[in-house]
Amino acid sequence: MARRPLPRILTDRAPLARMANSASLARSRELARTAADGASDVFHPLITIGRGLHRLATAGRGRWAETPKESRGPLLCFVGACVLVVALVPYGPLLALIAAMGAGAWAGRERTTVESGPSETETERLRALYEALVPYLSAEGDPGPLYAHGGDWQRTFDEFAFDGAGRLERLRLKYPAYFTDGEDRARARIEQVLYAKAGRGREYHFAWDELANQLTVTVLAALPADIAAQRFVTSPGETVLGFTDPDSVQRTLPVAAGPERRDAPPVVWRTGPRSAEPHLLALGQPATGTTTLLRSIALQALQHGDVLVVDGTGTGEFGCLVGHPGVLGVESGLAGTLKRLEWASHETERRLVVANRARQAGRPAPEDTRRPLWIIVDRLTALTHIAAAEGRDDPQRWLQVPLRHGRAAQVTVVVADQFDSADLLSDPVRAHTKARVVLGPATVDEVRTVLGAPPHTTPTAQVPPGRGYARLGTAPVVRLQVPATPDPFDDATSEAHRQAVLALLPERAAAADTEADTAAAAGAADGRPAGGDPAPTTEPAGPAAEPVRAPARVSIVKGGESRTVKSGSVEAVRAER
Ligand SMILES: Nc1ncnc2c1ncn2[C@@H]1O[C@H](COP(=O)(O)OP(=O)(O)OP(=O)(O)O)[C@@H](O)[C@H]1O
Repeated sequence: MARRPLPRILTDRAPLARMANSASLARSRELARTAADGASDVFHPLITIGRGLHRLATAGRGRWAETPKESRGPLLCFVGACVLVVALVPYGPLLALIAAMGAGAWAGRERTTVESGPSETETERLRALYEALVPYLSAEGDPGPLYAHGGDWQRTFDEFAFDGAGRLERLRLKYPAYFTDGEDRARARIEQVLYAKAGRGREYHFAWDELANQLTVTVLAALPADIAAQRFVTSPGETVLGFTDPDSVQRTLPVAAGPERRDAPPVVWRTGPRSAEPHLLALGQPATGTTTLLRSIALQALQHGDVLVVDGTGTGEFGCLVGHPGVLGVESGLAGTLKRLEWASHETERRLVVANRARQAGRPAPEDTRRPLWIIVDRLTALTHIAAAEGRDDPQRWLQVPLRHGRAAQVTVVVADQFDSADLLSDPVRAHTKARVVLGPATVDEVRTVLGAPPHTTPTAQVPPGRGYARLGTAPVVRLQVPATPDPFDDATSEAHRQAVLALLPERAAAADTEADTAAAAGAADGRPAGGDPAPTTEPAGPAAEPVRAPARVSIVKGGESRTVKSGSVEAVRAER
């Protein structure tokens, strides 16, 4: 039998849709919603009281069920007596009703459930961390081990915090008193485990409290890299190497960071006769910012002193200094470097002799022996290699006197090199450079070797240029970000940075400027260095110390020699403390 079709009103959706969309239906819905809202506002207290009374009743039923049978009779008697008293006292029933309403309202109030304690995933992470530490923080024969497989992590982790993504941000843990927390290697093992389990790629700070047997691990934010070269507010004899964490130093400096001004914690290196670490060695991988650090130091040094630069790479990265007052030379050829460093060595001796004579005569040391002299050498080992190949003097030989006696003579030596060439650094360089900097990616062992102590943070594999660690003498190792001080003649330098660096250079005298330009042009034309004749900057000190004179006009000599450097090891500069 053929099916009969349904009535059209049931198959066609259009009439229903029309009804649904009709204005009157919408109005009545709106009306109903408003009425419901109004009713819920009006009845809300009653609903709360009702909910509360219901909860109280449920709780009372539960109590009654828990009450032993033999106690129920006395309890009923007691309740009956209470009801009788309430009924007999004036206004008793009314007061009882008010009390019941109040109790209902209190019990029925909406409570926001507060999440406390770690979530399941976080608990799992903490447990995994605890288990990973067991082999390192337990010992056989410990009758009450803090760390044991399947043990209670809550006994040892007494403070922890996670970020929004569920990653550990802070953890304080207890460790047994027998753990050798005074040994760097034992600490490093624990730090490595925590680093791996808490999430690689972030930098952690480890604070060991040996008295309380506690270790606090905190995730560190990256140091800001927005501070560029500028005139820092420091005293003569102070040089800002860079900026660090606020709790690593006790001082801040006002700085401009882009358009903003703020106070930043600096790493200040003190030089001069009272300095315990009068010379500096900076090491790093290629392109990690050691040249930039030297440029930053040179610009600060020029404020109060004279600067002699040796650029062993010969890439002209100190070209912006050429011809400016206070710049005694920017040298990159072997012959020129030997001459300039020999002069610096004799100048150090002369200053000592003159100052000594003045002291013996009861006079203050002459002004020219008190003006700071900076010898800034970048990759001198490249020239050492060439010198060895040519059978000539190692230029580092001439650093010996400034390094040994420079402190008393206001002569400061700053050396930068690469890890690969560290074994070519001479013994005096290694022995007398007590201020140390490591830039770029470096393992904990490399940092420990160069600085003489490991960092209290986990070095990360990816770091921006100019980021690293510094240690002044025996002070703690601190994180460091060198202010951006790029070569203003480099096309890749931004206009803001170029202007910032150029603004720090001492004003050139107009005549000297023209002269230097002419000399440079002449040098470029006939292919010879535009150094010119050296002119005296200091008084000779008699037969004991005949100074080699420093040039008034300076030049960059780009050596054409091949500069293959024997690969070496960072062990060569092990810090002896
Ligand atoms: N503190 C810094 N802030 C911003 N950029 C930096 C910083 N230090 C270095 N750079 C940039 O990193 C690059 C390499 O810097 P630099 O030449 O100083 O490194 P280097 O270690 O001397 O390398 P190399 O010896 O191989 O030339 C440059 O482009 C420089 O501008």
